[in-house]
Amino acid sequence: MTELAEIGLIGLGVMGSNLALNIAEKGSRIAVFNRTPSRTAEFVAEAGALAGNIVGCDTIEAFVAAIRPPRPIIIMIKAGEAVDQQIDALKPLLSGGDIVIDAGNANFRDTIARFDRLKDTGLTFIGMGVSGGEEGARHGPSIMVGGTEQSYQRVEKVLTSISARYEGDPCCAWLGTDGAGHFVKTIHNGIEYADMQMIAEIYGILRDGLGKSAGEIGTIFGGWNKGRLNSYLIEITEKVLAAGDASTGRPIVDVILDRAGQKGTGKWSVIEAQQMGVPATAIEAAVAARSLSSIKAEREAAQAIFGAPDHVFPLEDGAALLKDLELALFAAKIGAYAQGFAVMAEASREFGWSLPMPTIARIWRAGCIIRSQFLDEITKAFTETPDVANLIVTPAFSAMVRESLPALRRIVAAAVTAGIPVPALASALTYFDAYRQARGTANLIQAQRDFFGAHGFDRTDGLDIHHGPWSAGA
Ligand SMILES: NC(=O)C1=CN([C@@H]2O[C@H](COP(=O)(O)OP(=O)(O)OC[C@H]3O[C@@H](n4cnc5c(N)ncnc54)[C@H](OP(=O)(O)O)[C@@H]3O)[C@@H](O)[C@H]2O)C=CC1
Ligand SMILES: O=C(CO)[C@H](O)[C@H](O)COP(=O)(O)O
Repeated sequence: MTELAEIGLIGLGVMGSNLALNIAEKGSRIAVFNRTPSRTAEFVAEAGALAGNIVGCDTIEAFVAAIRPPRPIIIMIKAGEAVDQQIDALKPLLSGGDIVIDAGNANFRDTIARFDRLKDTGLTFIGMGVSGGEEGARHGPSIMVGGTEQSYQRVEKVLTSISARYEGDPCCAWLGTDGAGHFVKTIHNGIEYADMQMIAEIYGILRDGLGKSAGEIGTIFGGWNKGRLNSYLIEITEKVLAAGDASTGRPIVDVILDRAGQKGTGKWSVIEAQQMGVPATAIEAAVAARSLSSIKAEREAAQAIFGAPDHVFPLEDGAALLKDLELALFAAKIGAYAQGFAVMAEASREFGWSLPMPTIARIWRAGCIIRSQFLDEITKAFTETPDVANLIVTPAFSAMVRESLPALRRIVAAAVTAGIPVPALASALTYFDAYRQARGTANLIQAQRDFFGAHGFDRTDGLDIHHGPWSAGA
């Protein structure tokens, strides 16, 4: 009789197949199942020496039977309805104590609903965010777990064994009940969108404002990767910009259509931020920029009507400008991360999760797509001041903002003058400006609201008078 597996995994796509290899490599015997059975056979055939630790199953029944109860089962398939269908197919085959782990990019509201649906079945459910793409899944992703703390304890050993490590510390943690893990993964991706958009905007300035080639821009990013911007996204940007296209001999970025895809997590971040009234302007700008990128035919038609701007960049090219661009990107990045963490802080209150901010920053330091040295600094800032209202007012980050904000202002101003769109950089700048403006302009909004709708306002002198001296329709 074949030895039973300790864990099972459903979905042998990009993420699932690599996670399965990672688990097998760490010494756990794993049963795998995929909707299309030919993929299972192909996967096992390509697993090399690890195949001895993998049990490929062609039916869901054989898959469940191949795992030792209580069975931990990771579902790593397309998010949405497919996950519910998969859970429904599994349910009659499972027994009390089995653990179903949805590791895809689920909307946390779906995760909460799945917890509700499974709560009286005797099954344990975990909603788990995984980040790191193909390479992370294979060699060590960042893992964000939501569910009961007891359920996490049951799978902690295997999850920490496959996760990335930052200076020996596993990038895997229990973050709270029900949808907490998937919510944190969603905001991770929202920040990822902002990070990528800001990098793309700086690329736009270098390409369109300063006329640099992809190769030259790649070298600049390579240099920045040795400094304060050191991160996975900057590292891959250098590599992407250096890569050539075999069929044309041109840089590959120059032959890729400027239409960005999106699968939902960025949009969900923004929806949830808006729902809770938390400003996440850089993330919003990044999501909107992807949507704008996708209406390429409309953009082409508009350019035919209005023409292209001259793109004459008003700042002189040279070392000083490159330093300013680096610093500007750094300042804007602080804004995006501050917004993402502020959204999580509010969600933590709203959903009763007690999200541990230092832990979240800690498990993002390695393995995930936004991994960077910078996240170690965020970890330290939140450890020193865990209840701070916003990352940018912590002592360490307020010093960084003071240093870098003037560069961001110069770069945004120059880009606007040259007609180069920088929505995420500009929104980060105006976020700083608005956030530190003790007296803003909402007094006028309040007056207008009271004028047309008798909505009332509070006065600066505290007097108990809440309406203005206007009569209806005056
Ligand atoms: N790619 C990435 O960088 C990351 C992806 N994720 C998330 O991980 C999950 C998997 O993504 P990824 O591996 O990239 O996706 P792939 O497209 O590579 O693979 C999709 C998998 O889902 C299965 N599947 C699709 N529809 C169904 C269905 N109705 N019922 C059962 N199985 C189904 C596919 O099976 P079949 O072979 O039969 O089509 C395949 O195994 C998604 O939620 C994604 O958002 C999370 C982090 C990073
Ligand atoms: O979760 C991920 C990275 O962290 C996935 O790669 C996700 O697909 C990225 O989002 P999008 O496809 O919307 O760009």
